[in-house]
Amino acid sequence: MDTIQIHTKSKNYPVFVGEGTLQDIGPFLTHHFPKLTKLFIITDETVAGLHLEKLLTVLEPFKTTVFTAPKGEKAKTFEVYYNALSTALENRLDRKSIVLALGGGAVGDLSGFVAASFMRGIPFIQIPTTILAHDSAVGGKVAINHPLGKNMIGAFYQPEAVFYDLELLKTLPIQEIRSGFAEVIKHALINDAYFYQWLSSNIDDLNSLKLEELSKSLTKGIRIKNEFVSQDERETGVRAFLNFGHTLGHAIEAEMGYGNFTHGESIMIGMVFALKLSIEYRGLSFPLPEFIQWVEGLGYQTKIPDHLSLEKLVTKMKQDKKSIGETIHFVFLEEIGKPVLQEVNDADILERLKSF
Ligand SMILES: O=C(O)C(=O)C[C@@H](O)[C@H](O)[C@H](O)COP(=O)(O)O
Repeated sequence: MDTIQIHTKSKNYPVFVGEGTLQDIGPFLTHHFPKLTKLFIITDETVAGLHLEKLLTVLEPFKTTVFTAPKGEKAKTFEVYYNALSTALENRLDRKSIVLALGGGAVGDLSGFVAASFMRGIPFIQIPTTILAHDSAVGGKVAINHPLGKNMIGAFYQPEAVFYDLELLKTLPIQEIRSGFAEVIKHALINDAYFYQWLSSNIDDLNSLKLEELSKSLTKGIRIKNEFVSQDERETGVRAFLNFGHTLGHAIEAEMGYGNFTHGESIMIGMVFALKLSIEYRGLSFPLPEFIQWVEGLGYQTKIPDHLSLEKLVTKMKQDKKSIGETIHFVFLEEIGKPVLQEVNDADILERLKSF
C-alpha cells in the first residue's frame, strides 16, 4: 500500500492507495474518532449494487445510515443535495457523525458539500471507486452544479482521509476508465515531462491496464495534485493550472447535457484545444499530431461534437470560474510541465474554434 500525505493550509490528511484498503477504514475511525455517533454513507445506484455490502460488512460495528443518489452528474443537483440533508436530519445525525463518500467524482463532490454544510460542517472521508476520483477526491473541491454551470455552488472542504481501494476499480466500464485516465494525462502534461513520456510510451490500451501501471498512474497523479493544492488550497494562483483543458471541457460537458458525455472525455477535447492554442499563443514545441494519434488510439474523441454551437460554447466559457469580468482565462503550456494562465479574447477563441 502507498500512503500519500496531502498538505493544505486547513488540513493535512493521508491518501491510502492499494488493494484492500477498505479493511483499514474501521480501525482508522476507531482510532481517530472515539466519540463517533453515526456514519452517513452517500453512494449512487450503481456503486451501491457493486460495493455497498462489502463496505457495510467492514463497518459492521458502527451505526450507519445510507443515502443513495442517482448515478453520475445527476447526483449533483439541488434536489439531491436537499434530499441527502433531509435524510441526515431525519436519521438524527449530529456533529459527531461522519460522512463517507462511496463512489466516483460526483458522489465525492456531493458528499463533501453535504459534509461541509450539515450543521456548519462535519468530517468526511472519501472512498473513491473510479480512476477520475484520484483527482476529485483529493484537494477539497466539493460542489453541486447549477443549471448555469458546473460546480458553481460549493466549498473548499478537505476530507479526513482518502481510502483508495484498487480492488474496487476492477468493475469499472471502459468509458469510466477513459474518463479518469484523461485527468492522469492532464497531471503529467502540466507538471512532469518524464511522467508524460512514460505514459505515452507505456499506455496504449486502456482495456488491459495492468495493476502496476494503474497504481503508478494514480499515485503519481495524486502526488502532482498535492504539489499544486499544498501551495494554493483556495485557487488564488497556481491551483488554477489543474484546470488545464477544463475551460472548453466544462463547456462541452454542459452543452452535451451532464451525464451524456463523461467529464474526462470532454476534458480530453479541451486539452487538445488548449495544446493547439499553447503552440499558437505561447510557442509550445509539442508533437500534437502524435498526441492526437495516441489518445485516439486509447478511444478518446479529439474533436468537438458537430451538433454543438460554437457560440454557445464561448458563452459557457465566459461563465467559467477562472473568468474575470467575463474575460476568458485559459491554462496554456509553455513546455510540458510549465503551465501559464492567459487572458484570451472571446472573438479570437470563436475563430480558433471554427478552425479546430
Ligand atoms: O482540483 C482542482 O483544482 C481542479 O481544478 C481539478 C479539476 O480536474 C476538477 O475537475 C475540478 O473539480 C474542477 O474544478 P472547477 O473549480 O473548475 O469546477
